[in-house]
Amino acid sequence: MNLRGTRLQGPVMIEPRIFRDERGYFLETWNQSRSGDPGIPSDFVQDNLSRSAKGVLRGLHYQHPAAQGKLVMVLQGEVYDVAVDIRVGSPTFGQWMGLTLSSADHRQLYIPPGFAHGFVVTSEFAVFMYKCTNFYRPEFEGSVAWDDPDLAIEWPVSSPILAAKDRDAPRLRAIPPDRLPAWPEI
Ligand SMILES: Cc1cn([C@H]2C[C@H](O)[C@@H](COP(=O)(O)OP(=O)(O)O[C@H]3O[C@@H](C)C(=O)[C@@H](O)[C@H]3O)O2)c(=O)[nH]c1=O
Repeated sequence: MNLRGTRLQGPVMIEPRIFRDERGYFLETWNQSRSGDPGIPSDFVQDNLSRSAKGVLRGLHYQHPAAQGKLVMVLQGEVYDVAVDIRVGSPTFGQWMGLTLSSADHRQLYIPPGFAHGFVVTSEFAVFMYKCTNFYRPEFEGSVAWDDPDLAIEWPVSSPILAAKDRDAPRLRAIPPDRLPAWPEI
């Protein structure tokens, strides 16, 4: 397994070791001893799974308070996955990083608490799975506009399929700072 930093401090890309043989392949999607690895916690409390059609964009989502760290992976298909630093006071506040995750390469991304997260499906459909370090708290949920011009995220899809809540999401600059996570307390 390889761990690689990304262009933002915090998110970590993980390349699991894949064992291939005549039957197919095997990999560990999570192992608690990884908590010894830099930047990866062990206290995951919830696993989520979603399936989405091509062109669906989910995000950009965050929770505050009760922020969630997320270990994300694709079980089938391919997505472009994005994390945005929304920690008020962070030197990289408002910056984003993105990478392709697919069932072909089995790469994973760990996104720490304090980042907004979203992905768009670039294959016919995608089955997406993620582990969370905090429970889902709908009352603390927030969305940032996927197409916020200040963020200028280079999505590979120009007219995605969105949920109503994501279509109506505010720009990051319109969200009062006290409704966002604070750096470095988070
Ligand atoms: C996220 C979540 C949703 N739900 C329910 C609420 C709702 O009725 C239904 C669908 O929820 P959503 O529309 O919020 O699902 P979705 O748009 O897939 O939300 C997810 O998007 C990605 C990008 C993330 O990073 C996640 O943290 C999460 O916010 O599932 C839960 O019961 N538990 C959960 O943890």
